[in-house]
This record gives sequence, structure tokens and C-alpha cells, in this order.
Amino acid sequence: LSLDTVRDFLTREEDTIVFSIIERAEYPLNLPSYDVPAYFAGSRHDASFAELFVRESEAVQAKAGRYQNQEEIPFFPFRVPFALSPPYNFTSVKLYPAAAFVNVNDEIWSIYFNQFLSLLAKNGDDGNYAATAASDLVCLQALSKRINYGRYVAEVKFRGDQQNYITSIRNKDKDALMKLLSSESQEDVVKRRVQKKAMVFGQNVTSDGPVETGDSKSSQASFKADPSLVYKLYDQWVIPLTKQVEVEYLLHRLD
Ligand SMILES: C=C(O[C@@H]1C=C(C(=O)O)C=C[C@H]1O)C(=O)O
Repeated sequence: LSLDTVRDFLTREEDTIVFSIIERAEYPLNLPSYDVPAYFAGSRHDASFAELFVRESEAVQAKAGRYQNQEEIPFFPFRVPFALSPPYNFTSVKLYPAAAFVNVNDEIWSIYFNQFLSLLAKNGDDGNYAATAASDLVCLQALSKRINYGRYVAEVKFRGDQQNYITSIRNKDKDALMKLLSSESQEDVVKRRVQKKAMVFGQNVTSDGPVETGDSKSSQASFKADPSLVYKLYDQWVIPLTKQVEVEYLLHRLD
């Protein structure tokens, strides 16, 4: 594991995130699926339809062994049953055990539903809540995997510069840790690249190739998900949360 391989993972995960966002943008907002309590199947539930969908889906995926992979963290861990699948030997680098639990799934959940979704989805309600919830699940899982991968990023950076990190960890100096692990130029590359991916992946394509989008003003509307919103997603939420995961992981790196 090196900083390069870690960054390769984050780059590939961008594709998954951008595609999942394009998929969700296909549906209207469908607000009733986020109402608590949810009323369906003849009863009142303690959560929204979307949350129930995620909980039940995670339970199934847990049985199939999804969370045996340390890279994956469920949003509702207390509901996750044992895996029924045969054990699989994941080869990825082992995290430091006392710090591996670090994750920001609660923050991801809240930002996705309370801030991001209304910027992404067009207003409207087509009643097709199963499709939107399935789409939300894919977005949430992709975002969670990317952001909580900050644990691996931090592990690599720690191993590469132990002296400096150990001093700041012992001092519990979050600001110093944040400074040590940040690379503004790298963040800039990431943000500009995801915006480009949203443009490339979100075009209409015919048998002749991508459809000409005309002048740049009208082209904005022709992308399936707004590229500047994807930029904003990374700028305001994905990168800051990844760095928060890195700092929190490092604070437990000597426990
Ligand atoms: C993930 C890294 O750490 C930080 C977070 C980044 C990100 O979330 O994309 C980019 C650069 C760093 O400020 C990295 O260095 O690649």
C-alpha cells in the first residue's frame, strides 16, 4: 500500500460516485419517501421508507458477507447479522485495529438527505419510491466507501512520516494533523477531475458518438447531473469528511 495505490482507489471510486449520482438525478425528489414516520404495508414505522429500505438491504448484504470487507461500513451496524457466506481473504492492508472503527456515516447520511439530495433531484413526486430508495442506497454506499477510505489514506501517511505524526498525535493536536495530511494541489486535481467526469459520463451518446452540446451555456442543462454540483459535492463534503476521517483515525493510531 502506497499513497499512489490509495489515490488510485479514490480515483476509481469517483467513477462509481459520479455514475450513482447520474442515476439518482434520473428520478424526481420523491419527498414522501424521506418522511418519518413512514406509513406503508398497513402500519406505521419508526423511520422513513428510505431508511427502512437501507436497513433491510444492509441486512441482506451483511448475510452475503459485504461487511467482512473492512473497507465497507454499514449505516446501521447494530442491525447487521452474521455473514452466511464462506469467509473471504481480503488482501487489502490491515488498518490499525484500535482505529479501524472510525467512520463518519452519520454525517454522510445527514448531508446526503438534508443538503445534497434537494440540489440534485428535480422537484416532483412520481410515487416510485422503491426505485429512488434503491438509487439512494447505491449513492450512500459509494460515498461511504470513499470517505471512510480516509482510514487507509491516514494509515499510509502515518507510516510514511511517523516522527511528525507521532508528535502531533501525542499532543492530540488536530490542527497540526490536518495540516500534515492536507495537500491543496491534490484536492484541486480531484475536484476538477470529478467535474470533468460528470461532463463525460453525463453526455447523451448516439451511435455516432457523444451528442454535440452546442454552446457552453446551453450545454450545462444537457448533462444528466450538473457537473458544478459534483464539484461542490467534493469541495464541501466529500473531501472535508475524508480529512475528518483521517484526523480521527490518526488520533487513535497509538491507542
Ligand atoms: C485523500 C488524501 O488526503 C487529503 C484529502 C484529499 C481528498 O479527499 O481527495 C486530497 C488531498 C488531501 O488533502 C490524499 O492525499 O490523497
